[in-house]
Amino acid sequence: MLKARQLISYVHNIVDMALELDENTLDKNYTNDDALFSLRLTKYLPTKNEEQLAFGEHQDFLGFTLLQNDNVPGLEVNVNQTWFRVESKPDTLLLVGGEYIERWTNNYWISILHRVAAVKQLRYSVLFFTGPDMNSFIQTLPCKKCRQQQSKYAPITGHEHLKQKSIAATRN
Ligand SMILES: O=C(O)CCC(=O)C(=O)O
Ligand SMILES: [Fe+2]
Repeated sequence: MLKARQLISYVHNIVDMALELDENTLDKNYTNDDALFSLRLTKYLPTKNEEQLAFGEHQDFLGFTLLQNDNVPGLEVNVNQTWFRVESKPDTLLLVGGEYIERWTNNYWISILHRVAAVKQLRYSVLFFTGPDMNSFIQTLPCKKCRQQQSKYAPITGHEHLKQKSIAATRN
């Protein structure tokens, strides 16, 4: 868990560089005890038929997720309304941006829609979900690329965002 947390800090440093932000801009949102880190091991049983999804389409809703798939394929990503299979490679970590990445970058980077398609055999994945201090405001970062357009999102705390998501989920 500690190693995964260190790795995600490293990712945040790379993000700062990629977005030409001051050092430690992103990671300082994760230093508080209210930051969210959760490690999950998922076991997928073989699905009954080809049409049945092992895990429905969704966007991750926090910051970055580190994802390790075993050798059994299944993960698919949606690009321009088409589903593409992600090759599963051993000893490889995938980085998935959650909804906060869209909010922070004002959609300069997107949170990809993904799902797990039918699986013919047992499949395992390890996921490390991360989110900032849930009391802090998620708002457009001061990066040039993110500020090219007017902010599409009003500042919102992590808690409020989660609350709105669960209200929306119960309405669906
Ligand atoms: O197990 C996988 O490969 C992906 C699962 C996933 O996207 C999730 O749990 O959010
Ligand atoms: Fe996911």
